[in-house]
Amino acid sequence: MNHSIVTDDEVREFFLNCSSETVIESIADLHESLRLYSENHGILPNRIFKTLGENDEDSKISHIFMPVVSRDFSGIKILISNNNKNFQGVINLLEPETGKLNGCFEAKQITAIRTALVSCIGLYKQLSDPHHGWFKFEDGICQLTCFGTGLQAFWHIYVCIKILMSEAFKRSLNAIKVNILYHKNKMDLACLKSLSKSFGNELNIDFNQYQLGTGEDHKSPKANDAVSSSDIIFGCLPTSTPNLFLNQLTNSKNSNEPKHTYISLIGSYKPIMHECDKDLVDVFKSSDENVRILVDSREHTLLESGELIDSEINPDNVIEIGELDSIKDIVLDLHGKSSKRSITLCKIVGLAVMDVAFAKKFLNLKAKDEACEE
Ligand SMILES: NC(=O)C1=CN([C@@H]2O[C@H](COP(=O)(O)OP(=O)(O)OC[C@H]3O[C@@H](n4cnc5c(N)ncnc54)[C@H](OP(=O)(O)O)[C@@H]3O)[C@@H](O)[C@H]2O)C=CC1
Repeated sequence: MNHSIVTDDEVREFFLNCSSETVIESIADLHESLRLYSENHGILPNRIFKTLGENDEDSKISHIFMPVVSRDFSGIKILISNNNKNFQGVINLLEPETGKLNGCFEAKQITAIRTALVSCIGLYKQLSDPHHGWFKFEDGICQLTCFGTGLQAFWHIYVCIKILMSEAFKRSLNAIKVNILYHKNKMDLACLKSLSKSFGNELNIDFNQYQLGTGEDHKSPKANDAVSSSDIIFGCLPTSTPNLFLNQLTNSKNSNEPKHTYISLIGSYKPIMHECDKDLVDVFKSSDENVRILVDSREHTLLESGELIDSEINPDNVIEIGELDSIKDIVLDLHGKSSKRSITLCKIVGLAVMDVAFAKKFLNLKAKDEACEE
């Protein structure tokens, strides 16, 4: 048997059974890899795109090669997509000085889990900031809203619950209310419900699913209320028209108390795609205090994210996760907009450095786990 090949099932199984501490350790590790990237963008050489051929069918099939070269980790992610759907591929992790293969990973689960972890770097920093209680959980209830029901949505909800249930935070909460906003199909909640059962009576985790509106403004009353009352919002939809609107956050109907909302959008990845409206991005651009949008890569988000492109966001309006130092740089006060809310907006388009670094981390965690079992 070849132990260098790591399947999606192995990765999924490991993270479904890991502790909150492992999740937090992985978040710290990914933050470190993004610091290395921000210090030296050169560790990500240019990607190569090539279609399978010239004829109609083959021209829809793209091969994408994404290399990473650094002293800390080297490798390549290779994805093949058909008509921009069904992205599938592998991540090869190599010893940087010798080229020895450390591991060859199926890419689907690694990609989904690393995105959820990176999405939560800013969130974790805000939750654990000792000087400012950024979040004001009304009645001890954390309202978490996720747009989407796919693999990304699942791991975002899972990782966030794991963070909130860690020793550091669970005492400040009475309950977590998870609102899942679905397009056509509801999420299968079996796995998330069994996770919540594993916490016993420690904390009540309540799941609700509301369908997204289909009208012109994409709002349904229940989905709208869920968004307005959210402390944390994840966007995991591949949509061209937005589903999240600034006025859902400035309207004070659902929140009489001051509130902070952390938003991370990861679903859209092309200039024509949008998860939030232009107003939500524009408030950052017009901020007097130079509050910035948190991104994984300045270069890539400004080329790929429809929301940032439409608002003509410039490099000074964003800060890379790898550059993040003071939380204040990413907290925008909406008080002037007849609202008692502050918001943080994070936009992630995904970088191969996350995949390769996380693949390396997975092998370390797995080896530690196996050593403990012996
Ligand atoms: N930023 C990053 O690093 C990464 C981003 N992604 C992106 O995240 C997004 C979600 O990925 P993943 O969860 O794996 O995908 P899935 O295919 O598993 O899920 C897609 C989700 O989007 C919904 N959806 C699809 N089309 C529409 C539409 N037109 N309007 C509203 N909702 C829609 C689906 O709902 P339904 O089934 O009801 O139609 C489903 O909930 C994708 O865009 C993907 O490219 C993925 C990996 C990394």
